[in-house]
Amino acid sequence: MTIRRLAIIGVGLIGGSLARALRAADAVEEIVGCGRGRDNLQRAVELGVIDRYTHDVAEAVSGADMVFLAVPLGAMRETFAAMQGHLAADAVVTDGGSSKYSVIEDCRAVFGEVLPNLVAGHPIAGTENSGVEASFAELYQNRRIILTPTEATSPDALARVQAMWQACGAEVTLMSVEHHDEVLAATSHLPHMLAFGLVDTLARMKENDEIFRYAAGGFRDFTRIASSNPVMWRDVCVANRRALGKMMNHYLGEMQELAETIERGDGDALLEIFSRAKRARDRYIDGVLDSTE
Ligand SMILES: NC(=O)c1ccc[n+]([C@@H]2O[C@H](COP(=O)([O-])OP(=O)(O)OC[C@H]3O[C@@H](n4cnc5c(N)ncnc54)[C@H](O)[C@@H]3O)[C@@H](O)[C@H]2O)c1
Ligand SMILES: O=C(O)C(=O)CC1(C(=O)O)C=CC(O)C=C1
Repeated sequence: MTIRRLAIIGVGLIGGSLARALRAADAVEEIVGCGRGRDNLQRAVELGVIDRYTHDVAEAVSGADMVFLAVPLGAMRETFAAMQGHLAADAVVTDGGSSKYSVIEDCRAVFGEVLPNLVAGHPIAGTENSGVEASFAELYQNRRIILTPTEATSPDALARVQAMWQACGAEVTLMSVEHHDEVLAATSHLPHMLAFGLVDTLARMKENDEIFRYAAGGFRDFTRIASSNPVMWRDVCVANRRALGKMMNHYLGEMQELAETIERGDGDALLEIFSRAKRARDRYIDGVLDSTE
């Protein structure tokens, strides 16, 4: 699989890492970057991540056979609008947005239909860091990529996007848009809300200086993701508000029960909950280790 010209709109952690991975696999001939800030794009050229850049989406996509949208979810619609009328006949458009229903709807709102050559996708890989400096070629190695084709998606477009991710060393899984948004609300979006919420709560407490002074490894591990990009996460929450709101309410109910169990001092019930959780996490970690061997 070789991509002739890849246009990356948004050359940050996700877009930059795709560029680096495809280059390392020798699976792309030319990469054109597109974004708003000059410094980040200039740095992307210096690092060899992209060959050239433009601030104009229409110019970036013209002549490209693969277009990757790696902007925050709130910028997807304007990006679709800017590329309208400028896509090559053989161009496939795909994205890395963390929620999928909004991307499909943004496409429909701009083009009046879900394009057959649109393959919405989501790499289940990332870090709390942003920008091209944070990108690295191995990000997608042995990681899962979820693609959410619709009834309109062309099999050829799907096969090309699948081959692109496989060239990066990733494992591709297909899922419906709705299922994706529900599952990711539970496994990714909810944990980010817990981390942001916890740090914000503690930071706003009067004694916060002292609290942070005595925070140790548990706090650090649990809150790493609260250093993630606020714009990206604002957009994820707005885009996936239905599934995330439902998940958060479910979790709040469980937390309320846990608080009551603690207040009752019911040690047997606590032991049961914690043992069940430990078994589940240990099984999950064993599975992760197996799949990366
Ligand atoms: N960070 C993660 O862990 C992660 C993981 C999987 C998917 N994603 C998704 O990938 C996408 C990109 O996230 P990221 O972590 O690479 O962010 P990032 O901030 O590292 O990169 C985004 C880039 O898009 C540019 N940009 C913003 N608005 C733009 C616009 N209107 N037009 C053109 N460029 C614009 C920014 O300048 C930046 O260079 C998001 O949709 C996010 O939901 C992120
Ligand atoms: O590891 C991290 O820092 C991440 O936040 C990555 C992570 C996640 O696992 O929740 C974040 C958002 C995504 O869309 C996919 C992956």
